[in-house]
Amino acid sequence: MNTYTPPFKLTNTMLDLVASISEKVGRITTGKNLESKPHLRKNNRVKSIYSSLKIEANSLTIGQVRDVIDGKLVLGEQKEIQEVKNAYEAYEKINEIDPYDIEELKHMHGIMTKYLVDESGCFRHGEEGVFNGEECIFMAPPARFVPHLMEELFEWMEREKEEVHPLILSCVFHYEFVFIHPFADGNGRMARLWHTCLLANWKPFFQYIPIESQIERFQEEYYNVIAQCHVNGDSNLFIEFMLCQIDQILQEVLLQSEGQREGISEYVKRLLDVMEYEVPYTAVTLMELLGLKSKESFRKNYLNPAIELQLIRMTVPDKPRSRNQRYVKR
Ligand SMILES: Nc1ncnc2c1ncn2[C@@H]1O[C@H](COP(=O)(O)OP(=O)(O)OP(=O)(O)O)[C@@H](O)[C@H]1O
Repeated sequence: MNTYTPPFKLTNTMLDLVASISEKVGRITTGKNLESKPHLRKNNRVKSIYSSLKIEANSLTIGQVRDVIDGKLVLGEQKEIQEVKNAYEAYEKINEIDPYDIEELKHMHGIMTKYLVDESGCFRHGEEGVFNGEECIFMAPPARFVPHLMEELFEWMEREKEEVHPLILSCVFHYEFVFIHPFADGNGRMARLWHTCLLANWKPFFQYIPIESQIERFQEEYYNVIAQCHVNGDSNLFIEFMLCQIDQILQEVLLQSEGQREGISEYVKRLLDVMEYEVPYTAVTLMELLGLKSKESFRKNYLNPAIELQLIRMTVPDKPRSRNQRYVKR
């Protein structure tokens, strides 16, 4: 019988973080914070895709990523546009995926790297490393070991999924996966997608939590922690790092969906409802969206209070009345 267990040990830091995350999970689940907010769900999905691709040097802006997803024409490198289309198709399938099935992992890799990678949808046949410019910072295990290593990892998950908390199990998977580096390309994107799939299998709302954005903010640390775990021979540091990021992004989502709404006027709520996150709007567009005629009342009741509460930012903050002024929901 196969009894491979990836090396890791529960620490007090991990347990504290699991408790803190669980408390936030409870608030999000009972408050139905995401269910009733399609804008927020869509925006978070765009953020996940944008960040996961940005980590791998895709240069499209968040606005361009949103446009590709919305089927609009975007001027950009064909490969980068295809990466967005592929990632969107993959993320849209999260709630259909069985994350404990190794064949589904390969299938999703086929979607994530469609038209972009020769060995799409199958494990690599060549050797792989992680490079920082010209310098090889990590050499993955030989290709001939990959199928067996991946089978062991999936068998461990299957065996332990009732015993090891999904928050811990998904972090261990993420680290072991990047260590094995099973694909010729797309390993980072797949590791982050699968982490989300494992969490969404536990609590479906995780498919709309942009953990990838949090990783992107701390990308250097993410890389450093992976490298340090190779030295340590266990994934403890990575588990602590990822739990910390998940805890922080849940806090942000809670603020977006409930905190901000407390103590703000109906005018400001209406304004926020017509705006998408991170999209720049002119005052005229916003007045049209709200069906308003009076610029004065728009500024007094809607715009200025929202800016004061830091719910909206100006693109030209030094010149509030600039002709080029745009307003962006944070
Ligand atoms: N020292 C490391 N050892 C193993 N994996 C690492 C290390 N540092 C980072 N990684 C992981 O590998 C990913 C990058 O791997 P690589 O450069 O091979 O890209 P890839 O296989 O083309 O996949 P993608 O482009 O989606 O990242 C990172 O996003 C991270 O998840």
